[in-house]
Amino acid sequence: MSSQVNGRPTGPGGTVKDREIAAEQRYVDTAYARLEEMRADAQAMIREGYRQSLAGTKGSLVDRDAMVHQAALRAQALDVADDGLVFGRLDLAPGELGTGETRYIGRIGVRTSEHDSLVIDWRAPAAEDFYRATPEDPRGVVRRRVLHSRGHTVVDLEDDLLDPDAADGMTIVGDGAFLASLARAREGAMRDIVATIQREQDEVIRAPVDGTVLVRGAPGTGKTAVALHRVAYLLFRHRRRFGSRGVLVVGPNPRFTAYIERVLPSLGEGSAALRSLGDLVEGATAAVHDPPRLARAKGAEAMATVLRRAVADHAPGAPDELRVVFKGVVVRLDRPRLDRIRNEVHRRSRGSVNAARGRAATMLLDALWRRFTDVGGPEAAEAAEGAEAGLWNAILAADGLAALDEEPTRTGGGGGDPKREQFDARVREQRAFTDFLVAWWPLRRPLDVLRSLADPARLRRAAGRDLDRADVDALAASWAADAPLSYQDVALLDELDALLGSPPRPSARRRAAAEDDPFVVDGVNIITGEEVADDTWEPEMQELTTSMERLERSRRVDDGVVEERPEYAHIVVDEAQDLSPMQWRMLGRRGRQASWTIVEDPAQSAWEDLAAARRAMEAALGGERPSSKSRRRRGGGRRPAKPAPRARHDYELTTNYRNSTEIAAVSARVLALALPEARPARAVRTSGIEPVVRVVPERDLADAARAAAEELVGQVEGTIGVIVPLPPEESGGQPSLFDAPAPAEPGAAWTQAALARIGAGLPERVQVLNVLEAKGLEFDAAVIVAPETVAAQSPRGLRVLYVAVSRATQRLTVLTADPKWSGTLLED
Ligand SMILES: Nc1ncnc2c1ncn2[C@@H]1O[C@H](COP(=O)(O)OP(=O)(O)OP(=O)(O)O)[C@@H](O)[C@H]1O
Repeated sequence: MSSQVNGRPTGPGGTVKDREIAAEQRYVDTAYARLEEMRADAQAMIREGYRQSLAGTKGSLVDRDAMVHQAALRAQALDVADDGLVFGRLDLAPGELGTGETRYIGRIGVRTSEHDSLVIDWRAPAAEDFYRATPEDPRGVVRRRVLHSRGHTVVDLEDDLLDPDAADGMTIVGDGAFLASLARAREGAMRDIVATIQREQDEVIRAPVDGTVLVRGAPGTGKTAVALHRVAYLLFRHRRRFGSRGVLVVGPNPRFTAYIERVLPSLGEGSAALRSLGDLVEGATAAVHDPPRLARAKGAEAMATVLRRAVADHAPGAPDELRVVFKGVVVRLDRPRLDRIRNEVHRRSRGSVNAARGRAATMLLDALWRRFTDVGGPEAAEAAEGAEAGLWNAILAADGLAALDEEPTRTGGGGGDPKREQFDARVREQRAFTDFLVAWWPLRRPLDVLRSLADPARLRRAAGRDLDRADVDALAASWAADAPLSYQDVALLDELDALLGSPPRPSARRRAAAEDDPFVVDGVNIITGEEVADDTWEPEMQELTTSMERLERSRRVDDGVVEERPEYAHIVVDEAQDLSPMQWRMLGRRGRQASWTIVEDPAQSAWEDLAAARRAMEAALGGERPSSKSRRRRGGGRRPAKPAPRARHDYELTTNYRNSTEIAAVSARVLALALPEARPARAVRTSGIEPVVRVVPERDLADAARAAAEELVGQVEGTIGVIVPLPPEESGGQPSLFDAPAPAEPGAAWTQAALARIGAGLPERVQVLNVLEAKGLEFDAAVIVAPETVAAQSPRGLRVLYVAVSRATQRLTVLTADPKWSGTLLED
């Protein structure tokens, strides 16, 4: 028999619950005392590491570094556990010996000095029952207890009785603290859910480590929370594998990454890289979302082909004639010949265009030599040379000196033919040749190539039949020199980076022998663009670091993309339903050997061609090379072996922990309009507060939004989101769904200035943001402005609206200029 109590007074010592709390507090105090000792040990180890360094041998320095590093990590983990160290307790059914085991679960594992377990790390196998046991499948657990603490103090308890038959005399306390915790005020940053992870969520967190885990679920089902806890789990259980090669977490925008950035550190795992799709590429930051039509064009897989053609086109300002002089003979290559050579160099050097300058130089020399021999150059040259040499030899002989020899030839080209070698050497030395090479085959930066496509004629050449005329004009305008980079542009820069590759690296031998390098002209290597010498250059004195720094400088672009692209052992993609095929290609390059966790809700997708995105996702996850012809690995490295097909583990989360049932009902209505066949998740918390829909004249929407936010400031303690339609430059200037007249009041066009006006003077916990920025976030209260406009701004506008109405935990206010929406959102 167990006794269920809800805090009733039961005599001296307070309520039963008070006594239970006091008992747990004693245990928690013991755990904290031990934590203090462990901390002191870690600090002692750090001091010992430094002391060893005084011994001064090389070996001891290495040992010291390893020791200090380990001890510092340990100290950091112990610090994290300071808040809410112990949050769970399991009472197991008596085993054969007749006594039931008790386990305490916490943020980290704590053992006594005799190595007995005091607290089990939540990620350890022995903690799994804490999350998995249910009344239907108690897994030997009689009672599961959640401890709610503030700092070191236990303030509340909540029990689940899982096996009543085995609960002989056990006290059960609980008053819905879990549901109450879901209603807590939001502080603007996501928190970990380590104490209340639910069974279906735990299955995702502990899913098999290899292959791909694909998690689907409606808004608020904990997809983001689960993905982050999975990262902490993977780092704990497979630290060697993931700690060294790294984990990348990708979210839709920086607002979102800022929102989730505290979760992993709060779990003691600060080492994962957190990036948004707009800042995944070094040196490039997205500032805007493209309007739907542009986003569709830029994100489509066809853009890979367009960019490949763009890279193969002649560079802007490239000369269209090469003229050199050899022994008095003018040798010329015209535009058609140059175009043929350029195409041939590109054909042979896919994926490493910048590295192909050497090949370009060689092929130009070949072509020049052919031209030279075609026009009868050798005979003419020999005749001229013979006459000149004869004259000089006669003069020298008169002075008793030796006759003129052939000039010593330099290395490179020629295939052993001395005449050809002499030809190459002479031509390479000519300014006309080197200047031509640099202008004709410039070392290009991704951003330069993208901006060059602002020229519609150039873009048309690259587009072939892959883009229609209207797309070409809109794309060209979007890449004008002063236009901000968009989220889709960042993926295009990465694609271009993969196509261009890095400039060739001079080999160590070539660096050392720069003096003899035929491609070093005036102290600059014309192949790599690297400065290899100045007036005081001395090969033996050249410091390695200096040379490496120069190389680094020559590879780095000022405002473009840095050459090295990190690769990760595990990649988590949140809001994956919105990734375009080009964005998947960008991610695929970062995870060619990675395992993946993908979380998504197709019903929230703003992307139109989901099938194409799916194909691109499969290609990225399969570790396949991108399907465009840019297959060769940059820098000419060895190709990774073809990866084996990856295991796939699919999961669905079904409970909505965010919205009250009242708000969930509104979002279910929008979902029914957007995607009639989709099923909403089950909300678990009823607040008794009905959402409000107000009809307001169009020109008053901005003022009404401000007024609604002011009202909510007095009603909720935490964050408030005012969610407005896209600004004109991101919406493509689309008219309203219901053909409302153009807004007379400029504030109703949702520009940055208008947003700033709505939020001016309101407390910091009020955020005014557009619907795309609201992805993945949540607020205590949300004001949705002009749902009719949101719905009309893109072909997937209703899905975008679905995202917006599912952001609030407690209160939802909708402001519309169209009375129809009142009925649409509220009627049963
Ligand atoms: N087991 C849980 N215990 C307590 N809170 C939870 C639990 N699971 C989820 N939550 C809370 O529910 C809210 C929604 O979670 P989350 O943002 O991860 O959902 P989501 O599925 O990613 O939503 P969206 O699709 O809108 O991005 C968060 O505040 C999260 O902390």
